[in-house]
Amino acid sequence: MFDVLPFMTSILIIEDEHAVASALGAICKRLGHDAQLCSSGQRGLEELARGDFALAILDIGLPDMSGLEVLKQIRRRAPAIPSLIITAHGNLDNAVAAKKLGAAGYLVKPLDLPEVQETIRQLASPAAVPTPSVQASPSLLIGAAPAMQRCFVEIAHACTSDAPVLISGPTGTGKTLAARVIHTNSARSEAPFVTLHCSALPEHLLESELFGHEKGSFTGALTSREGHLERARGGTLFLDEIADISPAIQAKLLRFVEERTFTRVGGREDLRVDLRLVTATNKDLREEVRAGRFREDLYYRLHVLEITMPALRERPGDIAALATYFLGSIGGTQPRQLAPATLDLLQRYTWPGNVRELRNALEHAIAVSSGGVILPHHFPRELRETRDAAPAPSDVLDTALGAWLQRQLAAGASYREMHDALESMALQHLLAHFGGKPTVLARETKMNRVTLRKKVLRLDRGESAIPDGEDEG
Ligand SMILES: Nc1ncnc2c1ncn2[C@@H]1O[C@H](COP(=O)(O)OP(=O)(O)OP(=O)(O)O)[C@@H](O)[C@H]1O
Repeated sequence: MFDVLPFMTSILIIEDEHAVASALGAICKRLGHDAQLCSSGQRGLEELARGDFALAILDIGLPDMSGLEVLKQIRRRAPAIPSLIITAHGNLDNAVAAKKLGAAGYLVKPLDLPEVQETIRQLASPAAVPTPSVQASPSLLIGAAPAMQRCFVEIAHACTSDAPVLISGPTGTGKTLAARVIHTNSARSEAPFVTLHCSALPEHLLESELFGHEKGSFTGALTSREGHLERARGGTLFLDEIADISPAIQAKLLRFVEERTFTRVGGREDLRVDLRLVTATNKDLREEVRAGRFREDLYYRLHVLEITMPALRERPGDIAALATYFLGSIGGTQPRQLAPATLDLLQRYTWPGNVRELRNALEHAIAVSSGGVILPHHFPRELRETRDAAPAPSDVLDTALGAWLQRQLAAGASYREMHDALESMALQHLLAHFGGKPTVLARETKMNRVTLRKKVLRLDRGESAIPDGEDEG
């Protein structure tokens, strides 16, 4: 184990991508720190044993071992050193595992340099305290789109906290699943996870389901029944459709959130319960507060942590992975796959019922198909013929590009500037696609490595991809 020296200014950077490592090094220097660059996990751990560092920055995709394994070692050997994880694979498992292993920060490539600089500045200050480590466990929330990666980071925060969480998002986007993931990865995972759908019951029933009830019978005996609050004792109570609870129940719930006490319906005694509250809504709860339908004080108590699940149409890139996952999990033993035309159909549809609708549609397709390949006609007619169908991706790109060019022209941009800006955007997408690895990108797209390296360096510095007058080699 190492002690933290009071004036450590060295930062350990474990990253095999030279361009990313040197951009990080430049940021560290700008902030007044020395940077020690290592291109493998093993080298990084050796360097850790030699020096005193204010911060360790590490990539998950290292050539010799997973950055998560390196993080584990750093936390064991030098727990006082905060670690900042950088990854091109921003999935939920990585985010939760990093957080649970005690990472102090987690950033997804392509990196937003001002955000990187601010994060390093905060973590490398002597006040930064690494979070404690607990065991990670896997989850089944599928998604790799940027909108989902943001959720994964929010979910990871919620797993390591005990504060109330409000999960919002349209129906079928995985709010209940996210609540379950938070519970199973939290310190309360051994205690019950209890769910109550607040919109499914009339007010008087909801009140007694939530708070329990006590009744005197005609013989004078008292019958009592525990509500969901008591059944969730020690664990997590998940209240779905929270926007739909009446003002009277809102008042009672507020008292419980503030004082941890409540009375059963018909009861007189104050009861106390320790639990964590996770709530969900597919309405805009802030709007409900503005409209006077939801108490503002309760709203602030419930959304200490907030997670927003994106609609499926905002992440069409995740449809193939979700469909493959559902075909595997609901398709029985027969291996099944989507025909290219089917994937095209699924990606063009707008999915008002989100992931739930996708899952149901695949269930239908599996039931009516006989072979191993799922074809477009295996889906319900409404889905194939709907006016909801989105335009083809190429049409969307064409329209967006036309509008973008109009704005550039209005701003007086030169052809070169427009070309460079477009190339920067394309490179950022391609880099993300190839795991943030320029070498792989160069190989797969048959691009000169030196030219690409120059372009990526410029990207990292926030400049346009190609300098004036310089052409591809
Ligand atoms: N990212 C995901 N990966 C895998 N399965 C998912 C994902 N999101 C949702 N699902 C599945 O889709 C279905 C609907 O999800 P869930 O019930 O969590 O949605 P919800 O947002 O709570 O819906 P509602 O608002 O109607 O209560 C479930 O079968 C769930 O397992």
